[in-house]
Amino acid sequence: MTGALQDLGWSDFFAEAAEPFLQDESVQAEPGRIASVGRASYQIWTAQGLEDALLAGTLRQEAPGQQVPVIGDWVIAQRLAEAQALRIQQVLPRRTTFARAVHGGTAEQIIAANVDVVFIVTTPDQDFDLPRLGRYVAAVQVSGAEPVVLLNKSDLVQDAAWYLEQVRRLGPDLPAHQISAAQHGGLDSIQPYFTPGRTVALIGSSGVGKSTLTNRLLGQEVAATGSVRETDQQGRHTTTGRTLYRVPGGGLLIDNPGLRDIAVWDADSRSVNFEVIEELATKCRFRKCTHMTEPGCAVQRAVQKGQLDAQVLAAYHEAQGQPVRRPKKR
Ligand SMILES: Nc1nc2c(ncn2[C@@H]2O[C@H](COP(=O)(O)OP(=O)(O)OP(=O)(O)O)[C@@H](O)[C@H]2O)c(=O)[nH]1
Ligand SMILES: [Zn+2]
Repeated sequence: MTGALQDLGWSDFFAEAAEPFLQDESVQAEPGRIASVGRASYQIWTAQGLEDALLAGTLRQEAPGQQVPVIGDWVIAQRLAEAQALRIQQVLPRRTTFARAVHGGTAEQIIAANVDVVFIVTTPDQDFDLPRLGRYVAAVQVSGAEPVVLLNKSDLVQDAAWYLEQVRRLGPDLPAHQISAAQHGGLDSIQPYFTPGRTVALIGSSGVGKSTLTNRLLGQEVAATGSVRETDQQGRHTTTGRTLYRVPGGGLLIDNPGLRDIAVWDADSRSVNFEVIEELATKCRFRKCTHMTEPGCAVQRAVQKGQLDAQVLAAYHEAQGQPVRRPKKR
């Protein structure tokens, strides 16, 4: 396939998967990569550039073996002769998937696909939380991508090196870099991650500087003005933001609203544990049990048996606005 596609991340892996769909030459089908996901329309990068695309009816419902495309996906699209658009027919197998648990952990929602490297962005202030960083690193590893920690706003402190040392305690081989997106500091240290065809995604809490970094890497202000107004078939306005960017000099960058705010899903994953508490609570003696000191409390029993972490229960009480009874040390 063409070099243009390779620069977008195309490889033998996708070429092989695409072959059966590209054989019939009477159908004008070609590969493309999802750059933005709107309510009614998509944008895809093809060998021709960035183009509008629609979803084939068969893809609109999630059925077994039929996947709805997400940011970063490679798809097979058919060029419609009359319409000025491509129709997405098929989602190709994913090399990596970034998913979050939904419905209390009973299902997963794929947010991004085919990401190679994830920059976990944090700052040397109240955002800096080593256990949480550890969870993010683990989540990235599960996705199949390579985690890299970026300490942004390093201009704010004298001892940025101390923070990097802490991060390295999470794993001696975990790459960590100090940067200052606002002041263009340390950007050379992350440039090597952007090679042709390689896809980097950004995650981190709100305010750590992901938009600022995106703008720096792209050499233009895209993140603030990244959304475009569109009209769907019903004449409603939908906002779609392109979130898979080509980085000048090579590589691709994903800065996607669903992916970027990992702090939100981190909170969700705790509500998964709360669901366990609610499940246990159905076996408490009293229907209005607060799981503090009541006799016959199934939740307290689970803690005593070591089936439920006392810290999780404490967090639950905190979330309920109840006085927190921190677990006693024995
Ligand atoms: N001192 C300092 N401030 C920075 C740096 N990078 C970003 N900021 C500032 O931090 C604030 C938040 O930056 P954003 O880029 O909007 O952060 P974000 O992660 O995109 O935030 P959300 O859009 O809420 O997810 C802005 O006021 C930036 O100017 C930096 O390297 N140093
Ligand atoms: Zn109880």
